[in-house]
Amino acid sequence: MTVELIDLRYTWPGSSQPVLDIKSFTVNAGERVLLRGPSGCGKSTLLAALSGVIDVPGGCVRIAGQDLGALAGSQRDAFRADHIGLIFQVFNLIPWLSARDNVLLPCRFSSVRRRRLSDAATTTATALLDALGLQDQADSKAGTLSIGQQQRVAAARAMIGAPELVLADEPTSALDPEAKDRFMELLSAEAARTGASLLVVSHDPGLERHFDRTVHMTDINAAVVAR
Ligand SMILES: Nc1ncnc2c1ncn2[C@@H]1O[C@H](COP(=O)(O)OP(=O)(O)OP(=O)(O)O)[C@@H](O)[C@H]1O
Repeated sequence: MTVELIDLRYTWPGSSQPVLDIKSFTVNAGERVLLRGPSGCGKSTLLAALSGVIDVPGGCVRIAGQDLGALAGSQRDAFRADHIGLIFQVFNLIPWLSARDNVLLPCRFSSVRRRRLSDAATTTATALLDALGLQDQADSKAGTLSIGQQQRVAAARAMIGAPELVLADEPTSALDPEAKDRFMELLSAEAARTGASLLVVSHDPGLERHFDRTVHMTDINAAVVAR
C-alpha cells in the first residue's frame, strides 16, 4: 500500500474547528485516485498531511511503509524529496532554467531518485519531456513556455526518479478542456510506466474517467459533516 492513513485528526493552529477527521484512507500501489469535494473541505490540507508538509500528531500517516510521524522535520523533508512527486496549481518552475534542468531538480536533491534512474539523468529527463510531448522545448527556458507546456514540465519533474507517490493539487485548472484531457492521459500513462500511485485533487468531474477510483471528501472526512 502506498498511502495508509488511520484516525487522522488535524486542526490548523489558531482555529477552533478541526479541518480533518478521517478514520481511514488508503491508496494501493499503482492506483490512480481522484479526490473531490467542495471548496474548504480540506483537500489541500490532506495533501499537506500526506506529503509531510504539516505535522499531524493526531493519527498515523504511512507512505510507502514509512510512518511520517516517526520522522523529525528535516527527515520528513528528505523523505518527501525521495518518495513523493508534487504537482501544484502554480507550477513552481524556475523560470530562468531550461525545461530539462527544471525536470532534473529532484535528482539534485535526492540521491534515492538519482539511483533509480536507469540512464544518465539528462537522458531520462529528455525522455520524460519527449513522452509528455515537449521534444522541442527541452532547452527552452521554463518562463518562456505556455501554461500547458509548463504544467507538463511540472509533471515530468514530479515523475523523474520514479517516486512511489505523485500528489497533484488542481493540476489542470489552468488548462482548456482539450489540454486537460491530454495532460491527464499523459500523466496517467507516465504513472503506469513508473508504477507510481497517483492522487489528484480536482473540482472537475470530467476527469473521472482517467482514474481507478473517485473519493469524495464528504464521505471520508467527518470534520466536514460536523461543521
Ligand atoms: N495555512 C493555513 N492556515 C490556517 N488555516 C488554513 C490554512 N490552509 C487552509 N486552512 C483552512 O482549512 C480549511 C480547508 O482548506 P483547504 O485548502 O484544505 O480546502 P480545499 O478543500 O483544498 O479547498 P479548495 O477546493 O477551495 O482549494 C479552510 O477553512 C481553510 O481556511
